[in-house]
Amino acid sequence: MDRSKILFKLVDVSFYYVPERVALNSVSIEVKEGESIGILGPNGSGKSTLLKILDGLLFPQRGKIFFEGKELTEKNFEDPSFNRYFRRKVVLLFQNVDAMLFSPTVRDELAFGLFQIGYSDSEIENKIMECSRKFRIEKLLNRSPFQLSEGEKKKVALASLLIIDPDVILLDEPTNELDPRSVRELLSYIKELRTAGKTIVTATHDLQMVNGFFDRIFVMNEEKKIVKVGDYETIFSDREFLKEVNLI
Ligand SMILES: Nc1ncnc2c1ncn2[C@@H]1O[C@H](COP(=O)(O)OP(=O)(O)OP(=O)(O)O)[C@@H](O)[C@H]1O
Repeated sequence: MDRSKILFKLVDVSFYYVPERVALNSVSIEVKEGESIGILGPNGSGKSTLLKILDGLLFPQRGKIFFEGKELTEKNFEDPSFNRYFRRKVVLLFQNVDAMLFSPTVRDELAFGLFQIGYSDSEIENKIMECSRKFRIEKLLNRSPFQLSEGEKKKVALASLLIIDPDVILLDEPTNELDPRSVRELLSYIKELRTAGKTIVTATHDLQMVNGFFDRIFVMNEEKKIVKVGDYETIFSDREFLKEVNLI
C-alpha cells in the first residue's frame, strides 16, 4: 500500500438526476490509498450520489472523476478489461441492499463474484465456508436472499462484496438495520479491513462510527456541497458548525 498514492480525484464534479435540481454540487476531493473516509451530512445532501459516482455507476454532467489517473466515463467502462479491473477492485454496499441481491440462494449470491473471477468449484466452496462463518450467515446459505430479514440481507450483501477481496470498499449506511451485536461485529470487521490497508469510504448517520474510524471526514450540507474536510477532532470540536449543517 502506498499512502501517498491518489486513488480517486474529483475535479469540480456536479450531478443532476433531473435538470436544474443539483444532487451533488461542485465537489473537488481526493481519496488516497489506504485512507478511511467518512461522509457525513443530513438527508438528501448527496452522500449516496457521491458514492455511486465513486463506484462508476453515475457519471457527472459537470467536472471530472479519475480513478488511478484514468477518467471514469461511460465510454471507458465499455472497455471490458478496464471494467473487469475496476469492478474487481472497487465495490459498493448500497443503502438499499435489495438492489444488490438477485440469486436464488445465499450460497449462489456469495459464489457469483468468485465464479466470474474464475475460481474453481472447490476454491469457491472453501471461500464460501470461511466467509459465511465470519459473517455468521452459515445457517442462511440455502435460503433465498429475498426471504431474509433486512439485517440478514445486509450481512449477505456485504459478505458477497467482500468475498472477492476488493481493495476499495464503499459503504452506504452500513450499520442501518443491524442489531447491536451485528453492529459491533461489523465495526470490528471494518477496523480489520482498515488495518489490512483497504481504502474505505463510508456514508453514515451513525455517530457511534464516527470517532476513531476515519482518517478524514467530509461534511456535506443541504446545498449538496462538501463544506468541511478534517479529522474527528477538527469536525466535532465545532458544535455551532455541526448544528448549522444539521448533524446534531
Ligand atoms: N433517483 C433520483 N431521482 C431524482 N432525484 C434523486 C434521486 N436520488 C436522489 N435524488 C435527489 O438527489 C439529492 C441527493 O440525494 P442522495 O440520496 O445522494 O442524498 P443522501 O445524502 O444520501 O441522503 P440520505 O441521508 O437520506 O440517504 C436529494 O435532493 C435527492 O432528493
